[in-house]
Amino acid sequence: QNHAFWDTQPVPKLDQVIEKNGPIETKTLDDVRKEPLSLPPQFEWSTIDVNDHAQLMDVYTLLNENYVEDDDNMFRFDYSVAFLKWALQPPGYLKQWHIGVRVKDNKKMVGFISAIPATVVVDKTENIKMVEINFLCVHKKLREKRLAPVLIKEITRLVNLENIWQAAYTAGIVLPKPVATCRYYHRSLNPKKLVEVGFSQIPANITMSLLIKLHKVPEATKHAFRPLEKKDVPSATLLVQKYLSKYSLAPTFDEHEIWHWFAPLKNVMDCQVLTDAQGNVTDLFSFYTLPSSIINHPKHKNLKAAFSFYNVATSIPVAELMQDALTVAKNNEFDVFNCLDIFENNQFIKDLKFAPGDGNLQYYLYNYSTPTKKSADIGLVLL
Ligand SMILES: COc1cccc(CC(=N)NC(=O)c2cccnc2OC2CCNCC2)c1
Repeated sequence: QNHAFWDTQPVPKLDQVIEKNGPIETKTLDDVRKEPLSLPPQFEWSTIDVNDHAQLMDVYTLLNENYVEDDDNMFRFDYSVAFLKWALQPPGYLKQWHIGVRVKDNKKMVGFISAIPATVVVDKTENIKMVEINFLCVHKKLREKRLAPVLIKEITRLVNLENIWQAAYTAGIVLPKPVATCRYYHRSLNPKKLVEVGFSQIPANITMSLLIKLHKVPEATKHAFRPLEKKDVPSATLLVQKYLSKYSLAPTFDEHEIWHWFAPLKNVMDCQVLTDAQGNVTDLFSFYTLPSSIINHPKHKNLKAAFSFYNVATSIPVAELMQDALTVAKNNEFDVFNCLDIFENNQFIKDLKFAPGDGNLQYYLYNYSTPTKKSADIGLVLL
């Protein structure tokens, strides 16, 4: 198809075969525009201060009403206010990378895009200081007005001004050019509700009571998991770093980043660990809370979904690690547990009764060529 915007960007063409790794274009700070991109006259740029509750609420509401829906438009992501603050303020964040677009007359927020700093390793060799782009959203009433390309160009300009030239992002659609195409899977924890809201169907010739029985999870974890604590950070950092270094696309986390991303935070982040006799973390599971609004359902308003984050098993099998994660999620009233076929997740997806979702999540790098990866080579999770 014609990718009018993407064909002007430093990304590989869809039909390009890539042999080696490297930036697609190299520019210096002198090449970067000093003034903001132009918007249509009725709109204005508005840097969002996420410490200002009113501005954070504007972002929450824009996304709650206009962000990503499933393929059948039955569900829409409903990132919470606490989640957005957590996701947008990791160590080293810059507030000028939280970009809003408002209507000049009434200040209504109609667009948003964000970048956060990250160090990502490609093919276990290149450590790249880059950004993760997320929460690109244009109000439903302003689609097809070419606003998204302006938001992307403006965030690129503000990232380049900090001498950063690469980015990572995901999308449910195919753009030039996926680094990896990942499948998503769901493990039903509350099958009755998932059937009632149309997320799942009852398979032919089985009853609801049998479906519930089939999806029962143990009431208690098999292993002595406990929430991550600050004292665990040094050993957890070593464990996660060692694990991620095996993957062809993966972040590095220093201790500050480990504490930000993995510290338990109610309704945002769950992370539990096993430790050895010396108190070192040997196993860790983590998942984030991302509910979805159920669009126009008479009885249920929200789907409480857990999304697998980073998981490391060294003293127990990964299937036992994730079985205990499912138990913790079920005990915290989650309706469903989602994961991608990245990491070694294919080792537990079938055994733990995950079902395939109806779409793909495409991973992308901006201004960086690298040969296409298998999803099992991916060790990066975006929120
Ligand atoms: C059930 O409610 C939904 C509401 C909106 C979209 C989807 C389908 C979907 N697009 N799912 C994912 O993108 C997905 C499925 C499994 C794991 N992570 C995922 O996306 C994450 C990572 C990328 N940013 C969104 C959250 C489902």
